[in-house]
Parts: sequence; structure tokens; C-alpha cells
Amino acid sequence: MTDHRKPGKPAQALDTLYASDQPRQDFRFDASVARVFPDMIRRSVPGYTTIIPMIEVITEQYMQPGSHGYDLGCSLGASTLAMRHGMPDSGCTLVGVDNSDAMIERCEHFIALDDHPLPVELRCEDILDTAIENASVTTLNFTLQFVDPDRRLELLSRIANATRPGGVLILSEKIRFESDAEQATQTLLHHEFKRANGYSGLEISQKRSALEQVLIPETLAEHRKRLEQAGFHNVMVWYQCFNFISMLAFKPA
Ligand SMILES: C[S@@+](CC[C@H](N)C(=O)[O-])C[C@H]1O[C@@H](n2cnc3c(N)ncnc32)[C@H](O)[C@@H]1O
Ligand SMILES: O=C(O)C(=O)C[C@]1(C(=O)O)C=C[C@@H](O)C=C1
Repeated sequence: MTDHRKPGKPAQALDTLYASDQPRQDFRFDASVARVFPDMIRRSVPGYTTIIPMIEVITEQYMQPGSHGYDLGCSLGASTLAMRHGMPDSGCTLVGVDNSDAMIERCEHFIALDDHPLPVELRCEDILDTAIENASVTTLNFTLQFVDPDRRLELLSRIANATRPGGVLILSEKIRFESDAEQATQTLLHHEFKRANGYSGLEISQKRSALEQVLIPETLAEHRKRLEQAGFHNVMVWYQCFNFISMLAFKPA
């Protein structure tokens, strides 16, 4: 299995974006976020450093010869590179899509630094518009949560329709819980995870309020129901740490 922990030099920039007191602004994937993103996501998402190498393992298992792999919301390409290293050498192609120019620009560098023969097609466009066909493995690694909830079914249905029988969607999301008590406990533990990774109370609370209107988490039951409505079956959670989960959803064979 490949070591994805050090994708390249810019990965070292420290995330201090919310360290000083500032007026509330919605979170955006702009150039300042792209610059610190590897540090930000590693210190903010419990399990991210486990999920990335497992995307390679899952891709290796389910990628079908002659099909396409898609990484939707690829950011700097951590999940794209994991897929690349799990692809068989049998006529497969890999596409990474993100609508942030700043992310795609940096992603190109990371892809170029990764010494691997399989070309990666990078598209700077909305995943709601991107063409998807003949897919066997598609990854949405912490991306669906940023899509308008009213358009999530349409996107998942398009992915399901474009996926070959036996193919899979890897869907990682921040979730919310039906029980208020569980929601409070898991949120507290997530914030303690951030604190243990060096974020201050001010950083945690300012980021939380910046994400409030932008990252819309749903319950596991809502995800399951929608994935099934979209045409997937055998929806299973393969990873959970606090309020962050990753699921597999299969296209019936
Ligand atoms: C949390 S990051 C994904 C992290 C990445 N998959 C990884 O594993 O490192 C979410 C990404 O989704 C992108 N994004 C959000 N909504 C999008 C949309 N509608 N179309 C394309 N990209 C989108 C953002 O620009 C951002 O780079
Ligand atoms: O929920 C939070 O507090 C986060 O910081 C999570 C999260 C994510 O899940 O994508 C939000 C924005 C950044 O992309 C990095 C991490």
C-alpha cells in the first residue's frame, strides 16, 4: 500500500486561518484554504489519515478493467492519488473534479509530483454538471456535504446510472445524529479532537460558525434512504470516528 501521508512540499503550510478574531464569513474553498488544506483536513477530520489509504484498497478491489474512476470534489488530490495507486493496469482512466480554481491549480502539482504512469484528467467544474460514464469506482470524500441538499439525489442518481453492475460509490461525510444527546457527545468529541490537534477554542468556534450555512450534515438514515432511491444497494458503513463516517454503496450486479 502506498504512503499517502506526505503528498508533497506545500502540504507543510500550517492552518492558522481562524486563529485571530474576525468577522463571520461563510467558509469557501479559496486560495487561502487551498494553501493550508492538507494540514487543515488532517487536523479537522477524525479518521481522514485512515480513510485515504483505504480508498486505495477499495479501488483495488472494485475497479473493473476498461472502466473510469471518478474523484468528485478532489481538492488537492489526496483521494485521487489513492485511487490512482489502486487502479489496475488494464485500460482504466481516472478523472478528478473540483470547482475551486485554487484547488485544481495546486492539485495539478501534486499529481505531477506523484511518480505514476496512469494519467489523471483534472476538470475544474461543478460536479453537478460533470459528465460521468462507464464508472466502476466513484469517490465523494467529504464533498456531498457541501452540495445543495435539494440537488444531492439528482447527483447520486446520475452516479448510480453511470456505474457498472458491481461498481461502488465511496461516500464519506460529516453526519448529524437523530438523538440530541448523541449529537452533543459526538460534537464535543470532535471538538476535543481538534483541540488535541492544536486548534484553540476561538479557532474551533469561528470555523464552526463559518461552516454553518455551507456544510449541511445529514443523518445516516437520510443518506441510506437517498442512496437506495438513487439506485444503489447494500449501503454499508465501513468507517466511523465520532461524527465522520465513510460508506460504500454498490450498484446491483
Ligand atoms: C472537503 S473537500 C474534499 C477533500 C478531498 N476529497 C480529499 O480527500 O482530500 C471538498 C471539496 O469539494 C469541492 N466542492 C464542493 N462543492 C463542489 C461542487 N459543487 N462541484 C465541484 N467541487 C465541489 C470543494 O471545492 C473542495 O475542494
Ligand atoms: O466540521 C468541521 O469542523 C470541519 O472542519 C470539517 C471539514 C470537512 O469535513 O470538510 C470542513 C472544511 C474543510 O474542508 C476541512 C474539514
